[in-house]
Amino acid sequence: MATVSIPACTSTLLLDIEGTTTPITFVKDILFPYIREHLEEYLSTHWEEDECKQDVHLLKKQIEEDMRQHRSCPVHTVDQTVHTDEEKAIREVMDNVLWQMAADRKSTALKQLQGHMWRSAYSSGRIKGEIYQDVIPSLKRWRDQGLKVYIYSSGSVEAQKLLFGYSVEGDVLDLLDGHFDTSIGPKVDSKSYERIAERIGCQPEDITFLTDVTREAKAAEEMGMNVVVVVRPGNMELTDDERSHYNLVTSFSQLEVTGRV
Ligand SMILES: CSCCC(=O)C(=O)COP(=O)(O)O
Ligand SMILES: [Mg+2]
Repeated sequence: MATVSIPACTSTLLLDIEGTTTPITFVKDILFPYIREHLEEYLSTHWEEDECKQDVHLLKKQIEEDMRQHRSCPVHTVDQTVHTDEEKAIREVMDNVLWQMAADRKSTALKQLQGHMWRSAYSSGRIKGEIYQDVIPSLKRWRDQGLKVYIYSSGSVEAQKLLFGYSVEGDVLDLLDGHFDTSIGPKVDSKSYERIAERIGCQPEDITFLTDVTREAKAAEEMGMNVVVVVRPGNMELTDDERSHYNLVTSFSQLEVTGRV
């Protein structure tokens, strides 16, 4: 198994979740169906609560932004099955959430609501966060070598903490130094990586970013980060150019930190 060297100047590893620490199938076959199945019940039960009101407010702001940008949005015809204004408003929010999910949008508004909805699924033990077997031993090894480990995912910080706090390996949050989500900026925008380095208090060059998505790798690389593309079962196929341009690993155990014990 080929090893990939992480430069000696790396002080921090920044990890994507879906397709990197965690199988895409966990997100697509467990987390997302949970939202689809429980959305109506969740909105009806929590509609009057502050947290839910804030989530709906953020979704409405996203809809306004989408309309300003002329992005297509669900069109509402008169729905004969709903009777009250609240039912109608819930149906509109549902349509928008389901539409965003069908398009695999990564909007902060969608991700925030999803994070809140998964809370009870994780805390009741109905869902456990899946993590590839090589991840936890590698996190321990890197931390022993004095490296810091952060997460940067489109999933909200709250959703990230649930996944690692209620994981198949138990609560492993202690192995992480911090979390970033799209509130710092989209993962395909290189500015986001500059902001992350600033927040951590280092230079982008001191960070090695691991992701399965080459558009994210490109954005991080443009800002000066070292990047490694993670190839896991079910991840998007890479082109020949991408395969030759990026350092690739199929397991975190292939990463070797040079100049550290
Ligand atoms: C953090 S759990 C939810 C996963 C999710 O919703 C998602 O969009 C994952 O995206 P990533 O940036 O981790 O590939
Ligand atoms: Mg990913």
